[in-house]
Amino acid sequence: MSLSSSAADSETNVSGDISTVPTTPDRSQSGSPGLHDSNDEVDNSFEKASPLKNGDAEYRVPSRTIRSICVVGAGYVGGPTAAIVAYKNPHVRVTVVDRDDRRIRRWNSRHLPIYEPGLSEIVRISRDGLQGSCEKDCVEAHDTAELKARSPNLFFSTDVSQCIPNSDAVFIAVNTPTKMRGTGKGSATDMTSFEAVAAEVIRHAQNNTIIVEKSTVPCRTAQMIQEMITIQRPGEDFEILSNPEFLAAGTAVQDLLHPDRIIIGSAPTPEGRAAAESLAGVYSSWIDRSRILTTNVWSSELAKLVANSMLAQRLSSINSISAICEATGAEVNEVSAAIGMDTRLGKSFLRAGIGFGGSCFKKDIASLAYIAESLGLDEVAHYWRQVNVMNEYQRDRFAARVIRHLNSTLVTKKICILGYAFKPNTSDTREAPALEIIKTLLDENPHEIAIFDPCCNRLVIENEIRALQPYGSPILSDDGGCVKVYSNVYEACADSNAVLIVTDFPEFRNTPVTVSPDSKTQSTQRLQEATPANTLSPPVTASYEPFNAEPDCSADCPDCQSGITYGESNPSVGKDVPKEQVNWKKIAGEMRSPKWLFDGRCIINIPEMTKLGIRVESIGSAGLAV
Ligand SMILES: NC(=O)c1ccc[n+]([C@@H]2O[C@H](COP(=O)([O-])OP(=O)(O)OC[C@H]3O[C@@H](n4cnc5c(N)ncnc54)[C@H](O)[C@@H]3O)[C@@H](O)[C@H]2O)c1
Ligand SMILES: O=c1ccn([C@@H]2O[C@H](COP(=O)(O)OP(=O)(O)O[C@H]3O[C@H](CO)[C@@H](O)[C@H](O)[C@H]3O)[C@@H](O)[C@H]2O)c(=O)[nH]1
Repeated sequence: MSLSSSAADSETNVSGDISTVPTTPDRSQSGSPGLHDSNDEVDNSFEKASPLKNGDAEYRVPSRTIRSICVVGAGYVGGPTAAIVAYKNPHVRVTVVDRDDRRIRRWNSRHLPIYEPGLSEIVRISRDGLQGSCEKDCVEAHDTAELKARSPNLFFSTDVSQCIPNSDAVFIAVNTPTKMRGTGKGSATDMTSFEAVAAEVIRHAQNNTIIVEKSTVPCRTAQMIQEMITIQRPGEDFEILSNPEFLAAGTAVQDLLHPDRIIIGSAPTPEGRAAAESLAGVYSSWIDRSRILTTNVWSSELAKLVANSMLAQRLSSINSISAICEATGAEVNEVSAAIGMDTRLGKSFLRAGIGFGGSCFKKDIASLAYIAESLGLDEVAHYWRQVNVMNEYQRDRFAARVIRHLNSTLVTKKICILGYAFKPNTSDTREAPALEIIKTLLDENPHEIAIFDPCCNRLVIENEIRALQPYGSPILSDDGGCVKVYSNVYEACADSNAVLIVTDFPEFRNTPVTVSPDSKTQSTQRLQEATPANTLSPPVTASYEPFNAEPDCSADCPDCQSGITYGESNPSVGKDVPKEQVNWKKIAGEMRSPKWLFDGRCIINIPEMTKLGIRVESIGSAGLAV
């Protein structure tokens, strides 16, 4: 592989923005690293470095204290990660850079480009600083240290080349979607953005800068970076660390504040270990050292792909069982509860549904399978690909069930979709199953498809619907089409023949959602423990205003345009407890008969709903024979 030419190519390939919405952009051609043909000339200098031998005390290299960090990529990972690192390390200067000027403007404004419960408060503290001490007035004891007067230490900028040379460590947190063209299309990781940023880091960084892979990348990406360094900066020393991120959408702040573990992979050399120790120093300001795991760099890169693949595998497993339940009369929720009590299996990730969405699972499984295939391990690749196959089967099975129960014609019918985001409490709609279900329903030429989501910005949903290519125009009702996005759940459901629950917002349940001390989920406990959202709420509304002034939004801010901030319309956001659950009696009264409810997330109590005259078909339950 010619490293110099691949780096140059990547520079010319990044003109279009493939980052923000699609995870499988159709322009992507740059492939996975490290999986060379056996005849390729490979620079193995990353591995040739002499490993530290037991007892070689003189080989020890002292770790450096990191005082400035540049995070490249102001997305769902880069933004929140930088915000927490800055919040917990007031003396470290953290700058997030991105080529997307609009995104950076939003990070510098009141309405951030992504919604995550608790994030805006954290950003305010780190980005805007606190005036004077608010120790007595506004904080609970455990957060006092962070909330003393502090200067801003979190910055957002588009000046990538200026930020890199002024940083001790550069985190690369750009998107790594699936390649959609060329070799490995539909499976290999598209490294276009990652490679371009790596080249830029190598061009501008000072010698000894620590380069951190934050993006999810194929195993052996560090070697690709090392080869670029060997060619572009021969004789200089850069350490490359793998430090994958495990946050999930909707709980990013809590996941970052209380991670199960931090993995730092490094070269097995004194310098590599010292760099890992430097990075561990940043995390150890709020994470117990026992949770910071250091590994070799390949293990760390691979562990991220494996974690996601195994989580998704569990979902496809329980979803496959839901199909058996529907045919036999077993109840999938009961099966999940029964097997989840086996401590070897555990309770998590056993909720059956219409299948997983989100920007990560599908692409990371595809990447793992591609790696296996490239290594000649076809059976291994086939095994993992089945996880995605089962996921699509589950979603399509649900859509087919809806159509079948509606007499296989939607021409005069109104279908209401409740929930559009791929999971609750997030504005992230990437790879949302809702969109695929809508496409399938559109094929049936329905009278209307109504959409309501308590968290997503209406304009964002409308833009995605409008962009549906195969269906031409018009699609949206504003353009003369049949899809309408509502801001009110009752208007969305009125006159509908069928309501589909696609996202498991607690508001959509028909049984009371309460949180007793005994039934708290771990995440709920965490939320109530320590979020700045909780600790800071009173002072923000009180007469004493501890924050520095908050920057205004720019004229094109979609939240200002729609008049709704992510989460504002959903009072439950960040607390796991809905303040206002949907009134199903009211909805039942306004639906057309026969009234159908298709529960794609197994959150409806069927007997209760039946009392309202609604026929329920739920994933993993037998339902009515048709
Ligand atoms: N979203 C998640 O929940 C999550 C969780 C863990 C890991 N990850 C991984 O983290 C990585 C980032 O994911 P994300 O969801 O934050 O992506 P994203 O699309 O939200 O953000 C990526 C950002 O990188 C910027 N970017 C791309 N090329 C650039 C360049 N050449 N110069 C400067 N900026 C550039 C884009 O403009 C964009 O703002 C991916 O590898 C993903 O797999 C994501
Ligand atoms: O029991 C369950 C749990 C989840 N889901 C669905 O699975 C998808 C993914 O959910 P989740 O994993 O909670 O959210 P993500 O933001 O996709 O987070 C995953 O992907 C991230 C990106 O790599 C990782 O960092 C996280 O650790 C990993 O959980 C969503 O559609 C959920 O509705 C279910 O259907 N049933």
